[in-house]
Amino acid sequence: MPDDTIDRVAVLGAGNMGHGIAEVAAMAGYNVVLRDIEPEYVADGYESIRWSLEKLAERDRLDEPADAVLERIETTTDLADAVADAELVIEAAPENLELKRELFADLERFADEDALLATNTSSLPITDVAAAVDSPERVLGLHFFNPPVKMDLVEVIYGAETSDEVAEAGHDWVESIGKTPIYVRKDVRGFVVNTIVGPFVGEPAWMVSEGDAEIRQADAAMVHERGYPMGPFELADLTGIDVGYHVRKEAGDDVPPVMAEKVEAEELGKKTGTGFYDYEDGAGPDYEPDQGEGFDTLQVEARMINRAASLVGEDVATPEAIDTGVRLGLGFPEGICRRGDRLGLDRVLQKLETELEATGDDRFEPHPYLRELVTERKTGEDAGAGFHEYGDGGDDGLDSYRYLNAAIEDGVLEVELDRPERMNALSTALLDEIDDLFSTVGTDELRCVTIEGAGDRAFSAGADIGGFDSLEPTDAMDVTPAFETVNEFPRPVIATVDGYCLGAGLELALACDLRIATKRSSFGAPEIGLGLIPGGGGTQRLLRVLGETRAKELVFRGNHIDAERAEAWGLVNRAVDREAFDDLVAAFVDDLREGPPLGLEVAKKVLNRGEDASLEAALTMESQGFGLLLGTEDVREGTAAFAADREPEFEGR
Ligand SMILES: C/C=C/C(=O)SCCNC(=O)CCNC(=O)[C@H](O)C(C)(C)COP(=O)(O)OP(=O)(O)OC[C@H]1O[C@@H](n2cnc3c(N)ncnc32)[C@H](O)[C@@H]1OP(=O)(O)O
Repeated sequence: MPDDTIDRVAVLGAGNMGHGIAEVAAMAGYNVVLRDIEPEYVADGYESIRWSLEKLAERDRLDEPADAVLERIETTTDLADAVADAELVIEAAPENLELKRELFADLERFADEDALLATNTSSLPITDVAAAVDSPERVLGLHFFNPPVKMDLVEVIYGAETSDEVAEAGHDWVESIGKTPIYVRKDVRGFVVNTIVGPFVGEPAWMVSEGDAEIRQADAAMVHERGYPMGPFELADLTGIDVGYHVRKEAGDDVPPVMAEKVEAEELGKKTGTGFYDYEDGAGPDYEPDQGEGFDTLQVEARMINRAASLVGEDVATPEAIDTGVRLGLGFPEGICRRGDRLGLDRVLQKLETELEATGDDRFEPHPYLRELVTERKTGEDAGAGFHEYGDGGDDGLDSYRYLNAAIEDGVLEVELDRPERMNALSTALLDEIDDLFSTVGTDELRCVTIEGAGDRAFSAGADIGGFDSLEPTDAMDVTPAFETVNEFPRPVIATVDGYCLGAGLELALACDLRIATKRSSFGAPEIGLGLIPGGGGTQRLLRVLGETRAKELVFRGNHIDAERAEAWGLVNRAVDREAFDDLVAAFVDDLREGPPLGLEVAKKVLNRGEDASLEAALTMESQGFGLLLGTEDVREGTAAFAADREPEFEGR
């Protein structure tokens, strides 16, 4: 939904970032003008947008035809034309301070005096760019990640003079295009995400340079033991070893010799065919899961956690913003502040102090905020507080989950699976949290539950395939309790599905009582493609919901079906357009919220259990339930309301 103060967005620079930003803005409904200095640059950018939109349309990820989005994008080489009517200007020119400053000085002459002026720089100080204009308070950083169409994160960065009003307007606009903004409240080098990724690559590089580790050992340990999506050397090869080298040089930091040697030899990573791995004759990163043994992962994580402490301690970002940033921007398996809290901040501090004493290198100097947390005994999850609060803090402990957002609003427990960077894939940790939430949440004030997926792509794309490596067959043979806990929860549970609902995600939706979907959603049990079968109740619930013929089609073929077929088959209660989705969910929720809690509880139990009982036993269960309810105040209220021709007010007694 367009932000109502912004209609037209000018994007300056039609390269990878510029055309990507133009594309996501147009997809969100904004009128966009894409400007570059040469007609062929603009034409290339526009063609790249067309190509990308067509790909999205093929994958059913556009709400409208690609041409309709393209119609909202104009192109020009004229700066004055580009910015004249824009309420938001986003500069995405090459990373050259002088160039950007000239551009800002020029565009200030042509742009409306109320227009927001943003730079998409990933490495230059916003303050230095803003100094080129007369009103630096309206300049902010909007740092998109590459490629913008795929990456959900945008850092919203304050320059020294940026006003709160401008930063908030930028933040709202980012939300309006369906991305996740995080505030970076001070103009620090690297902002949030690059501040944390520095030691992720740098520390293993020092360890290898000093003979304390091997390249494959570091990558294997960080990926297979600690769950990072890529090893540090693999990441350096992908981004270009020279990039990290120059960032360190510009910051006045020493460069680990192993990196400097690669730059001198012009072996810069994937782009040159050789880096830490061989991409020409070899197959690229070729480390094996068991090669990580003995690598000191704590040394690397302690340094990242120390960086996080500096960001929080110096009021650059909150722990929540940092954690969102590294999860969405780097694909970290959990926030780095959460990870610190789980490791124990006292342990982290001790590791830094030990290394500082042994090496005298100030890269291990603990930040005063880390010391402060430990002194205040806020050492993490076990202590009840660290970067984050745990336990009974606020909202009945509902805010203590890492991968779930849960809140009770007006009698409704609203649950969001929160791993959008992994399509809300159900990791063991997320399933444990679901189980914990549904086993412990108080039901007195609760009338129903909704479960949705975070982001705009998936309810859940299944079990976390990344975790299969470390799963023991014997563990997997135990039925995961989360699905049963949801299925037996004494209040009605609705799965609200917008996007992929696959594998274990489908199994979770099947464990819910009702399923409402948008038409763009798709459903499937793709486990067979991995050589597996559904393992969270899928075979049996599909059999019961769809019957043998359709269940076998889904499980044997592993294909996706669209929401309309899912509705026709009875897999979902309703499939509607996205515009009608929220209202339909609200109508279901209203009915359940106003309904008699005890009646609904008994109905759920009888329907769930009756299915597997003999008809005789099921009918007995039903009449016992009926009899039980007859004695309740809710039934008295229901009949009295009927007689008085008014709406009943059920109390659950
Ligand atoms: C007992 C139960 C067993 C199971 O449930 S087994 C798992 C069953 N599920 C699946 O097999 C689905 C796997 N996912 C997919 O096939 C595709 O994804 C989609 C069709 C859902 C979407 O495809 P596209 O639009 O091309 O997106 P993308 O780049 O593949 O996914 C975006 C990011 O999400 C991660 N991801 C998606 N599904 C899973 C998953 N199930 N487990 C772990 N990660 C997942 C990807 O890897 C990637 O991440 P990055 O951006 O870092 O490359």
